[in-house]
Amino acid sequence: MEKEQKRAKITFEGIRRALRLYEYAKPYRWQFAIGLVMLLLSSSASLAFPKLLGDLINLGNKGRLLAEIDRMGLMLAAVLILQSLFSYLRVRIFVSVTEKTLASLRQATYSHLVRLPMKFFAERRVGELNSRISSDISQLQDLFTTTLAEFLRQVIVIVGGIVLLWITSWRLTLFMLAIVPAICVLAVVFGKFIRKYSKQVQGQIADSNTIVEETLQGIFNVKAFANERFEIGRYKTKTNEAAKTGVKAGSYQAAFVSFLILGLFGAMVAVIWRGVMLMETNPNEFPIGSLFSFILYTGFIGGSISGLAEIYTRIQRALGASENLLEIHDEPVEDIRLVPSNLVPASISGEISFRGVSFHYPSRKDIPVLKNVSFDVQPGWQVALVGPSGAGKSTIVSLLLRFYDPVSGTVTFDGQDAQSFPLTDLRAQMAVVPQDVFLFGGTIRENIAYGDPSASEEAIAAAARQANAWEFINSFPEGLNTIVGERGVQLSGGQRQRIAIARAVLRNPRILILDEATSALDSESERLVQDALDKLMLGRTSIVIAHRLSTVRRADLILVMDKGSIVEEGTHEELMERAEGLYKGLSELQFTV
Ligand SMILES: Nc1ncnc2c1ncn2[C@@H]1O[C@H](COP(=O)(O)OP(=O)(O)OP(=O)(O)O)[C@@H](O)[C@H]1O
Repeated sequence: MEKEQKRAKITFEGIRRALRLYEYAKPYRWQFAIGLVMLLLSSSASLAFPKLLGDLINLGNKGRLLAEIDRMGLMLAAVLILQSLFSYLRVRIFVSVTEKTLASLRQATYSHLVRLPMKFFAERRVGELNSRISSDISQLQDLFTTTLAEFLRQVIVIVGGIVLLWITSWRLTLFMLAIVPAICVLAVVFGKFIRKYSKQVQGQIADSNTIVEETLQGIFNVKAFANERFEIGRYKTKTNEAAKTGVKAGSYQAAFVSFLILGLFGAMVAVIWRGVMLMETNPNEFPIGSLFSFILYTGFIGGSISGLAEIYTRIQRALGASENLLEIHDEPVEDIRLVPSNLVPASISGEISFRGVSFHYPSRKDIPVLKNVSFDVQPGWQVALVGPSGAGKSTIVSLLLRFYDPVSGTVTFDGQDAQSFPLTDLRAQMAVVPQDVFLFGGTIRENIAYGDPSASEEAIAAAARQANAWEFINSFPEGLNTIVGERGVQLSGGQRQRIAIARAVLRNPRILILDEATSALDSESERLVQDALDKLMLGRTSIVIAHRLSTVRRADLILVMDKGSIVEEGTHEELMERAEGLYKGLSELQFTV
């Protein structure tokens, strides 16, 4: 659904802040200045045109046209050629400045965006952020390539036109100024009123489109609940509403067209009438050709006054867009160094401690998620996190990855506070195999290489072998070059997991974080995945959010969590000895299922 563009009031403060984005245009400021000069020249040339046409008529009137036609023709041709040349240069220069400026603005915005902390992404919707990069920047593109140029051109035409008219006949100019701008302003106000209606129609159409989108996406549910009739009715109501508003908007539109014909052409007729009267009283000072160019200038000026309103709205939109962008640029980024991960030195052994860690998410400050959590992990241990849904297992992982920092207490690696490590170095020592493996739209090779983009072909193949993924990859005709995702093969859950494992193998982390898939794999793929995981966990510290007993049984430490606290800890055998223990209860439940 097309979202309405944000508009900002045009204030001095708003413009001053938006000028911060000018930073990106700075390298091209001279080029921009030349473009402005071209604009000035082409607009001035366009003003010469009505004057020359008027002169032509005056000459004809005096019977001297034939004698002068060559000179006049040459001048008209020269004006036209100059105007087209200046316009060509202006457009070329402005487009080149804009494209280069916007490319650096896009790059700066994206590079800022991906370095923002998780907290930022938890609070924003992906669609909204997407539009920051695409539509807000396009708004600015509009501003730089056309809006600014149009604005300046209109101002030049209005001011220059009035000056030229004043020189021709100040009396007729005063008469014209008394009526034409008023009609233009009325037309603009009327036009705005109509736009409001057409926006309402657009909104209603968008609503009806949402119904189509939702029902098509959820067609399974629509059919399963036999709700076709209900959906058809819903859609019918919405589209009928849109049609009703559309008809209303149409009748205003019709009135607007008549108003334009009556108002604008009426004003022209009035100026002609007044001009002819002046001409009668003073034919030498105000010949017919001058009246002709007067009318042309009046048309130019009227058009420019109406055009200014549209430009005002576009500037408002551009200011709104730049505010949105600046909001992102003002968010503090994480301490991320943009170095290749293979250049980050291995510096931790894999020893982890949580000391009295309490935490709540920034968006829900009143709900404690972890309460005074403490535990110690020796290098190379397998630690299983178990407990009911919402107990805080994933939150422990988020704190390990330093997506968030504890509200109180400390997380330490090798006895050092996690916050004392550079974030990039710390994360470079970890790898995550998540529950829902996210594969990028590229090839299998690219997806595995995400663990270490500098990895060699052999290293990628070796990682795929170790992850028990080599066999199924080779069964595809394209092998590692197979495109995954929408345009390529759809991989099964177990295959996706093994690609994620290969990615982690390539990364060769000190600390491995596994979120076991909850959805059951068939026993063969579960065996392959488990075997790959076992190999991967060897010799590293691993933290497993465990759903399967096989992993839990062999763990060196099981942390049983409930409502944000660790309620039990120990090995499988130790925990099974507690008659009333939560762990014992949970595992008995699993055995009987
Ligand atoms: N980004 C977030 N913002 C606010 N609250 C959150 C956020 N993520 C999780 N929570 C809340 O924190 C609590 C702990 O969630 P967490 O995801 O750590 O549980 P979990 O034990 O991993 O559960 P599950 O096994 O269902 O994945 C839950 O009450 C959840 O609603």
